[in-house]
Amino acid sequence: MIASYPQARLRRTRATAWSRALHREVLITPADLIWPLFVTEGSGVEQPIASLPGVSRWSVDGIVARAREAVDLGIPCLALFPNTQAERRSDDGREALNPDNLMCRAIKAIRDACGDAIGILTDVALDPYTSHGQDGLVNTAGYVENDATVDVLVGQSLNQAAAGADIIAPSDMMDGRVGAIRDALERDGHANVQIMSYAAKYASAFYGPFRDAVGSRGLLKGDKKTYQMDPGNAEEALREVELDLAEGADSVMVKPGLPYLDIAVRVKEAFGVPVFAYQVSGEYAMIEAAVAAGAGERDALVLETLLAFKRAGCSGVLTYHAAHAARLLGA
Ligand SMILES: NCC(=O)CCC(=O)O
Ligand SMILES: [Mg+2]
Repeated sequence: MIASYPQARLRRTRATAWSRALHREVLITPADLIWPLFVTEGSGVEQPIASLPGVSRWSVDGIVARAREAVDLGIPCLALFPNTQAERRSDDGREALNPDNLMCRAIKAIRDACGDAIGILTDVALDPYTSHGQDGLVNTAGYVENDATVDVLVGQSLNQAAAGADIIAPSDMMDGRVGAIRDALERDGHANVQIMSYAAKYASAFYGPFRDAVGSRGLLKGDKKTYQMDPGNAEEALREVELDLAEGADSVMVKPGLPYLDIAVRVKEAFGVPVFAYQVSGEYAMIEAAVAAGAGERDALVLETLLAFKRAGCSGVLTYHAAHAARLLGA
């Protein structure tokens, strides 16, 4: 028998703060956060990103300072993205393979400064390196070629792993890249380098500020709909996840975050593997715009959205609010 009113009063356990704390089903902690950071050339450089208020690109020394800050805040992992100089961008994105590129220098500098106190996740896709802003190699018809792109992504992954990356995170949505990268990592002596695949990445309108941050917004011709997923599809996301797991992904990501929370829930329920969500740049910008308009209070909005990811079953969240949230949670 399930009691009903008046025996059952669900408001009873909500009546006091201690009781609400006692009955809370999930928690968000700094250990649930991955902090995405944008790297730029130079030294002592901080470049604020207008469409991402409160977020800057940092030169490598500044990235190291952010890494130390993250360690102090209890944030376990950083995600790095390069703002590649225009003259180093090309049709084939070959700068991604340069062992001395901005990413590799940032990885090594963080490792030198912080040792194993923090994880370094590196994004694998060619959009920060191509002159056309697409994630892969474009043929004469303008189509992003799958298998030729995978070959380059394997080289990019090995380059990042050699520099010291802990988690390779392919965000390109080419078919078969997880298996190809896993094989190459095993052969190259990187058995313990993880793969977090952007398994269900949607062709979303929420990525605009990120493209400003890595400098690809003005370059991108067309869209990414031939490789990123259609926002109407959920069953297909489960197939994407199934394939990436079969190919050796250690964890999977759903991206964007809040608009695709149903996908995170379904992936978690179907596979029971570590699922991460990326609260993307447009989501961050929406919160900041709401705060600027007086429509909401930043701290409460940030913590509520992050808690929602945990409630949905996510192991963690990539969020540009990571440091701010960790400060709130540590207080
Ligand atoms: N591969 C990483 C992203 O595309 C991030 C998108 C965003 O933050 O909008
Ligand atoms: Mg896939």
